[in-house]
Amino acid sequence: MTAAPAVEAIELVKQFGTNRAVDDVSFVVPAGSVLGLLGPNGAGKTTLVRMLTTLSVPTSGTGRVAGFDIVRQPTDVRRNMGLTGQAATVDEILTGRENLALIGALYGLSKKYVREATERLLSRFDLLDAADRMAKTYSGGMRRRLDLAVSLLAAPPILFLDEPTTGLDPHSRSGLWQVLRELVDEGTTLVLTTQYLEEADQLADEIIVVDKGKVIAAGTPTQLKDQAGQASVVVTLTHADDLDEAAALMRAHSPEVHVERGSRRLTAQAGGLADMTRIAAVFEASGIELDDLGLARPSLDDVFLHLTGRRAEPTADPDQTTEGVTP
Ligand SMILES: Nc1ncnc2c1ncn2[C@@H]1O[C@H](COP(=O)(O)OP(=O)(O)OP(=O)(O)O)[C@@H](O)[C@H]1O
Repeated sequence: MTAAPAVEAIELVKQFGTNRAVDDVSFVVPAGSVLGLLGPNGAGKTTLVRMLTTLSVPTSGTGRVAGFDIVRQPTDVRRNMGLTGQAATVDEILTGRENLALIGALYGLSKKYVREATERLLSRFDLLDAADRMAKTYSGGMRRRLDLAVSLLAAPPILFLDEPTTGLDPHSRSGLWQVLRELVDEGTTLVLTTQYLEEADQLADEIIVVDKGKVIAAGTPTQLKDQAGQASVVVTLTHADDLDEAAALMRAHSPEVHVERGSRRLTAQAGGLADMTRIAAVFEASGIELDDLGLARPSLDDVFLHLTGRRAEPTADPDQTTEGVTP
């Protein structure tokens, strides 16, 4: 991507007493792209976002947002960005519509613009029906959506999202992902912190893995997964009787073939899609019936384990990493 940077972190450090919460972090986010900051609790993600959004002054280093220096030009930075934090900042005793009107007034936006934008945002976030109810009657997902609508009122070109879907049910989470994808399609730059590997995988063009204040890896989701180990071809047979013949066929293409008799599954190391296609052709010619054939890449959870020696989250679903094709 060649677009000018929307966000830059330049050797950012934040020290709390003896705790170096952010330790020399640098990165560049091209305009119109999505950066995922991935890391466990306490890794320093929120502190990084607080510095970049001018809520906290760096101990050393600096950054730029929309070309403005976060230390020397905080007002210009704020004009060009929106922030949705971990705790929803909506006013509980105001209705959804009133929350938007209040923020519009605080930003000094014209009444006409706020009226139009309010209807558009309430509709986009599926809040029109609840627009005239007090926010305290909203569910967690609705509050997050209202919070996001409020952050978007001034149409900032750059949006920081600190764990935007933490605590949401899977349905609300995927709804929010959809909205975020639409924003990116319209040109918004997103910097998103998350503990959810799938979220980073789904949304981010580039991921930075942070642990104990330091960047321990960076790359596209695919590059990170490639670092964690090789892909494998996974074949599930229709008939258990064919297992031995199928294993012999696969061994001609891959030295190490793992056989799971109970699930009629064979796994072989593979360099990538070309190996999978070759093995698919061999089975096609053999007449052995298959239930499934696919390429399994290491998951981001495997990446995390590989890098840090521990799992990022306890509930990662390994099935989500199989890119299957059913012959
Ligand atoms: N205001 C503060 N004063 C002292 N220490 C702080 C402060 N804010 C954060 N820390 C410490 O800095 C470290 C990084 O915290 P931070 O909240 O940035 O992590 P995080 O990756 O965002 O985690 P989480 O997902 O829990 O928000 C932690 O050790 C935390 O205790």
